[in-house]
Amino acid sequence: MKLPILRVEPADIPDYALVCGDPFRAEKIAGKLEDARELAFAREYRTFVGKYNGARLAVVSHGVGSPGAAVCFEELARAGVRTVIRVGTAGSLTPEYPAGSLIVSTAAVREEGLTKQLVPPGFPAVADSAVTEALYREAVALGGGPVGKGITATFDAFFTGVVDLPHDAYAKAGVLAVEMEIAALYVIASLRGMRAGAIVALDGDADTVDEAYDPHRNIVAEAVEREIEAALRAIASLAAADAAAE
Ligand SMILES: O=P(O)(O)O[C@H]1O[C@H](CO)[C@@H](O)[C@H]1O
Ligand SMILES: O=c1cc[nH]c(=O)[nH]1
Repeated sequence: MKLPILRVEPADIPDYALVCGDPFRAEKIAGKLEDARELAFAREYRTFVGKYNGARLAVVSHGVGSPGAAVCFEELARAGVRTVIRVGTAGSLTPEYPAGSLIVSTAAVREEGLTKQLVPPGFPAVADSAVTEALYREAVALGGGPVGKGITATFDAFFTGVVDLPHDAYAKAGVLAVEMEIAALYVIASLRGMRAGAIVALDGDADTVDEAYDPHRNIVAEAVEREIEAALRAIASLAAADAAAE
């Protein structure tokens, strides 16, 4: 039976998956695969399968925000995905990593509401170390711009209301970037026995989104190209290591 929300047959989903917010980014990633096939486009969830350097993988869009993305992550776990990488965009919290930089997320601050309904407050949202190392190694090897590795924060609010978002406090604590889904991915991966990691392309200063958000600049598009390449190479190297260990 098809997964109720992604609308794909679980048997068609490989063990490895790349996920991203934007359905058009999913199509762009699928364009780099051999034998790429679109399985479904239901709501914001667009699913492709194909091969990259010998590894079979799914590419799935999860939309904007943790609750909707969580549906995607849960259904991928149910379909048997065991390694999942988010390829996203994020706002920078530090001048050390300006727009165009890549950040590999080692852990995520749970500033969203979704995971509060899944696990107690002290439960950590952490990446898998093998996935993180593979992503960082491949991103550094590609070159073309700064690559950082560290903690990111996941928020629900993108544009601000009348309450200040606590970006300054997290920046002082060393958090590198903010986005909207990684904490959900890491918590659900821990609960469902998946290895998860994430790489994000920085699209500007997180504090300027209300006036100056423009994720369509060339410098961002180039960083997104680099992170896609790094994530595909990371999946291929993890799959090769898994096959060698069998
Ligand atoms: O580029 P994606 O993967 O969508 O990620 C970021 O961009 C969206 C906000 O514009 C949020 O989903 C945020 O997490
Ligand atoms: O959540 C996000 C995503 C991209 N850029 C931001 O500033 N915030």
